[in-house]
Amino acid sequence: QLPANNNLYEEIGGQQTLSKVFGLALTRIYNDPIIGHHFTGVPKSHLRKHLTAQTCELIGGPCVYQGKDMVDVHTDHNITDKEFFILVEYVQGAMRDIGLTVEQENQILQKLAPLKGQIVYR
Ligand code: HEM
Repeated sequence: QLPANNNLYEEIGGQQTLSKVFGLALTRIYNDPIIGHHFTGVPKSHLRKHLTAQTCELIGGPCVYQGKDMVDVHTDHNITDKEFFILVEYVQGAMRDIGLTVEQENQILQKLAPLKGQIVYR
C-alpha cells in the first residue's frame, strides 16, 4: 500500500465507505431488470473488491487497481450507453444513501465518467 494523500478519499471515509457504497449499489444492480442479466455468474464480492480499489485509486487513495483491463472485461457484453447510465445512477444513489454530499458524489462521478469509452460497445 502506498501512503494516503488525498482529501476526497480521506474526507469520505476511505475504502470502508467505498466498499459500503459498492456493496449497496451492486445489490441493486444485480436485481435490475435491464442490466442485471449481465452479471449472471459474476460473484458480487469480486466486483465489489475491484470497483472499490479502482475508485479508491481514481480519487487519489492508497490503492492500486489489480483487476483486468476495462475493455477486455466489458467488450463481450455489448454494453449500451443507456445501460452504462443505469449503472452509474445506482452508484450515485448508493453514495447518496450512504451519506456522501452531492459535491463528493459529483467529484467521484467525474472520475468514473471517462471510463465510459472503454466500457460501452462501439
Ligand atoms: C463506471 C462504470 C463501470 C466501472 C467503473 C466498471 C468496472 C468494472 C470492474 C473494475 C470490473 C472487474 C474487472 C475484473 O474482473 O478484473 C468489471 C467487470 C464487469 N463489468 Fe463493469 N464497470 C462499469 C460499468 C459496467 C456496466 C454498465 C456493465 C453492464 C451493464 C458492466 C458489466 C460488467 C460485467 C458483467 C463484469 C464482469 C465480467 C467478467 O468477469 O467476465 N460494467 N467492471
